Amino acid sequence: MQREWHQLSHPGLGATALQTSRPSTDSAEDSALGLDRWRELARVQMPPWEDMGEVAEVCKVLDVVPSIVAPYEVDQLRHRLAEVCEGRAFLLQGGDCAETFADNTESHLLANARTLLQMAVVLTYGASMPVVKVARVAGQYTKPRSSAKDSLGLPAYRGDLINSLEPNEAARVADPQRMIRAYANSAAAMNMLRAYLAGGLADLSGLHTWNKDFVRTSPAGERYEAIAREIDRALDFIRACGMTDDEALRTVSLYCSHEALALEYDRALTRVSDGKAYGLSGHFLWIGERTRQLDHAHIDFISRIANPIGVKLGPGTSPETAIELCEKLNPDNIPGRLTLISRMGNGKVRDALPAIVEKVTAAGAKVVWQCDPMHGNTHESSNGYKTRHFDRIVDEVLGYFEVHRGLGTHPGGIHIELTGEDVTECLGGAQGIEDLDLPGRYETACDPRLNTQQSLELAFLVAEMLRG
Ligand SMILES: O=C[C@H](O)[C@H](O)COP(=O)(O)O
Ligand SMILES: C=C(OP(=O)(O)O)C(=O)O
Repeated sequence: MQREWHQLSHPGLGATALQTSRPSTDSAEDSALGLDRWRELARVQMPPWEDMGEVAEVCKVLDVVPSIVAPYEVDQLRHRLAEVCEGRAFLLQGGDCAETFADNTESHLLANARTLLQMAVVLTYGASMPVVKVARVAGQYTKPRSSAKDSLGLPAYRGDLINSLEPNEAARVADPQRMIRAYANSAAAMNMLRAYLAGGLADLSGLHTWNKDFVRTSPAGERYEAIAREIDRALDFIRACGMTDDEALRTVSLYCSHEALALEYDRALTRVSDGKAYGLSGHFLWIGERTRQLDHAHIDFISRIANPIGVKLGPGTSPETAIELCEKLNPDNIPGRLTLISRMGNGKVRDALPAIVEKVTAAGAKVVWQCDPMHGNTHESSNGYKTRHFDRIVDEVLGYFEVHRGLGTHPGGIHIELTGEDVTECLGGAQGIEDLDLPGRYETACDPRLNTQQSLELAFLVAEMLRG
């Protein structure tokens, strides 16, 4: 039976009210909003904290610190995602698989941001469509794992917010104090990104400077340079016509996102503003494939915050489950609130996705459809590296476009793991990375990321698909 959805109108971006009231942490209000209900529910992938008293002490600190993001920004992103939901924009989300404290450096953050912005330029220019840019940054410090032990028999690394990658027993103990370090690193990352973006990091007249030397002479780099030259000419033209809106050309909004896995952290950074709960550890929070059980803690927590949220859907997701997730996570059917992120694997996307899209569409549920072509396409190389092949990644995106085009729905975005460094973690691409090249620069703390050239190549292909 088709559920009746309550349609809420949403104001355009221009009408977004700037919330200036101070977000509060009031326990009566929190309890009315059910913000701690998750604590009574079953929960998988829980950090193996040994001392819950220490966790509580750390959370008391996080309860009152300044938040990483502000409620009005969260609302603004939701309105932007409403545009994606309605087919008028595209969502580009990407960044490290796992951020680390050691790599939370100015150069790494800028390299990742530039790569994402380069991809956005290629997509915006190639498909003539606004691109909403969301980085996996300033909080992507937790990882769900398939196994509690790693290949050495040590407790699995679960992200820098929980334990350390160092391969010894002591380093792998879950340490609640790491939540404070994750908070501090996230705040520093956002502070730096905001400052650079406000200072013209994304200024369209500096497009050539975004191309790193190791990319400039690659096929993708050369294609990018050609687009940059065309944009230069277009800018000269609009300036000559006196139509320049300098602010619009100089600045972009880059939002931050992470998987809401360590609920203690995300809960502690939740604040109430104008009667609504906001998860202010990031603009966009998502629930992973392993933690999206309907009656469990993660889904309950995320259902209660007003942020735009996402949920990953693997190939075993039934259309009924997708509907139940829509009902639970977006009962008011607000466009932009919920992103369904399919991560099926290239061999399954064409079979598994259509029934889900059909059922969700028939129910009238407003969602953003996004494709994560990374997580269903992981394999072990002949020399023992966890890797992904560029061709399979492209093929999953292609399959996702085919499914949506066939059903008349909007292929609204992609979600990828990337880095602005010249790493050798994923196979293929124009560089033709092979198994034996992987050890050259295999630096990820968890899953393999596309390097800058591969990311740009993907952006060109996706722009063609979007145009198509
Ligand atoms: O990034 C996602 C997961 O954390 C990751 O794929 C799990 O990896 P594992 O199977 O090596 O635990
Ligand atoms: C763990 C992740 O994905 P998934 O839940 O799809 O495996 C991730 O995106 O980091």
